[in-house]
Formats: sequence, C-alpha cells, structure tokens
Amino acid sequence: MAGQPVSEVRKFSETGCRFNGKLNGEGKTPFLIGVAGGTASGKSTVCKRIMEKLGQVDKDHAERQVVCISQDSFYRELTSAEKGKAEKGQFNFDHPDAFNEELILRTLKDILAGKKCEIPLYDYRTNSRSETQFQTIYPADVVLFEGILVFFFPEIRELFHMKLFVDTDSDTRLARRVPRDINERGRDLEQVLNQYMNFVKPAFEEFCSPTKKYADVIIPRGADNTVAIELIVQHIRDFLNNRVRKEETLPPSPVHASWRTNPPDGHFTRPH
Ligand SMILES: Nc1ncnc2c1ncn2[C@@H]1O[C@H](COP(=O)(O)OP(=O)(O)O)[C@@H](O)[C@H]1O
Ligand SMILES: Nc1ccn([C@@H]2O[C@H](COP(=O)(O)O)[C@@H](O)[C@H]2O)c(=O)n1
Repeated sequence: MAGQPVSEVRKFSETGCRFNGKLNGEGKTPFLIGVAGGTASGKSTVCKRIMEKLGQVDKDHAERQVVCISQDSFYRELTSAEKGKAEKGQFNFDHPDAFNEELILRTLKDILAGKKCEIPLYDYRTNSRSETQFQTIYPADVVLFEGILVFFFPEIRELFHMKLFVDTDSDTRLARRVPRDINERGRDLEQVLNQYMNFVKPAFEEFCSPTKKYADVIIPRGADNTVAIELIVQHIRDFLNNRVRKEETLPPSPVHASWRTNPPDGHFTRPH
C-alpha cells in the first residue's frame, strides 16, 4: 500500500513467514479480504478509509486488528536485462508473470494460519524490493490484500473470504496515475504515458478487468463511495463482534481447518 509505514526493519529472506508464539491473536484465522481494481482506481485509498473508520491507523502495528498488504510487495526480482527495460518504462509490470505468485500464496496461507509474517518492501524507483528491509505483518483479525491482479490466480483467489473490486473509470485512473508516478515513483511524463499505452491499458483489459466477475462487492467511484465503504466497514464490525462473542462463550481451542468450509459464525462462506 502506498505510503504504508515500515513497522520493523530487518533482513528479508524468501523463506516467507515466521511463527511468533508470543503475540495476541496468534493462531487465529483472520477474515481475509481481497481488494482488486485497475491501477490508481483507489484500492489503497479504500483500504485506508476502512482502516480509519475502524480506528486502526493510530494504533501501533502490533496492536492492529485490521491490517493491509499490497500485492506490489510481491513483484518478482528482475533479470539485469529486464531491469534495463524497466528503467525505460519498457517492462510489463501489469502482466501476471511480473509477480511472484508462489510467494503470495505462501504468505497468505501463513497469514491465514495466524502467523507473523515478513513481507518484502518494494521500491518503484528502483523497480526492485529492498535487500535489507521488510515489513512485519502481525497476526490480525482482518487482513486486506490489495492489488491489480489479486483475483487473477485461482489458488490465491480461493483464499479470500470476501472479494471487493474498486471500479473507477479509466480516464480518472490515468489522470491520477500520471501525477502519482511522476511525484512519487520517480518517472517522467513520456515514460508514464508510453508504459500506460503499451502495457498498463492492454493488460488491464486482458487480465484485471475480467476478474471483476469474481467480486462479491463492486465499489463504483472508489473512495468517493462512502455508502459502499460504510457497508463494508459494518460487515467487518459484525465479524469482529461475532468473534469476540465466540471467544467469550467457547473454550480456547486451536484453529480448526474446518472453519474455512464450516465456519462457526457463518461469515466464512464464499459464493465462488
Ligand atoms: N476519491 C479520490 N479522489 C481523489 N483522488 C484520489 C481518490 N482516490 C484516490 N486518489 C488518488 O489517486 C492516486 C491513486 O490512488 P490509490 O488509492 O493509491 O490507487 P490504487 O491503490 O488503486 O493504485 C493517489 O494519488 C490517491 O491519492
Ligand atoms: N516497478 C513498478 C511496479 C509496478 N508499476 C505499476 O504499478 C501498478 C500497480 O500499482 P497500483 O498502486 O497502481 O495498483 C501497475 O499498473 C504497474 O504498471 C510500475 O510502474 N513500476
């Protein structure tokens, strides 16, 4: 997620997540929400609004009940030839092959197992992940995973308990992307427009837009759609309240894999 603070700085290794038995919430299956949509549709902003409305942004990262992760953290390492292309805006970052699908899957499975995770920190200026830093994701009750292709890979798509698609028209998205890429991602105008015409727009039509059909909720106009955001927030509040009620009435028990298909509170059913 753009601008998300780094909660801890340590060396990232591709071994994925590490278990931390000391944390609150450890071992609990979080409610996993996928948030897809075209570039600059407002995915990060929608997630931020949800976090704000749930009073999460001022909390210490380790204390948050709701956390957000960006698929952009999982861009794969490029070869030196690909790096050269990327510097000129000639690499296709909007194709599914640009992502490390296996690392996404492993990380989300670890998150669903209630483990503490370390995810790569991505730098758009160098088109690569940091060699020395990573972001710590602490076990939480609700995890938002946002990105252009979060519903593309079937195995990953299957993991979500709820799927949202942020639907913002392409003129608005381009108008937002140009200044963002110039100001925040170190690009120049010509490069942004060439990349958009050659890769971003065609890949949106081929890979991202067709995944809208998998969404449970489509959010037209993104973060401007306060009614849709409030409905989603209310659904999350209900989930959190149900979980507290269940914990007050049930004896402590390990996470049951069967919750994925036979949930105690009915919130984990998926239509797709
Ligand atoms: N509803 C909105 N109105 C105005 N600007 C917005 C709105 N939503 C997002 N933006 C801006 O557009 C850019 C892209 O938004 P972002 O949420 O990062 O999109 P995404 O995560 O889909 O790429 C950012 O600069 C953001 O501040
Ligand atoms: N090195 C990179 C990596 C990604 N991109 C572009 O980012 C877009 C996805 O991020 P959003 O926040 O816009 O969803 C995607 O369209 C890639 O083209 C990039 O330019 N450089």
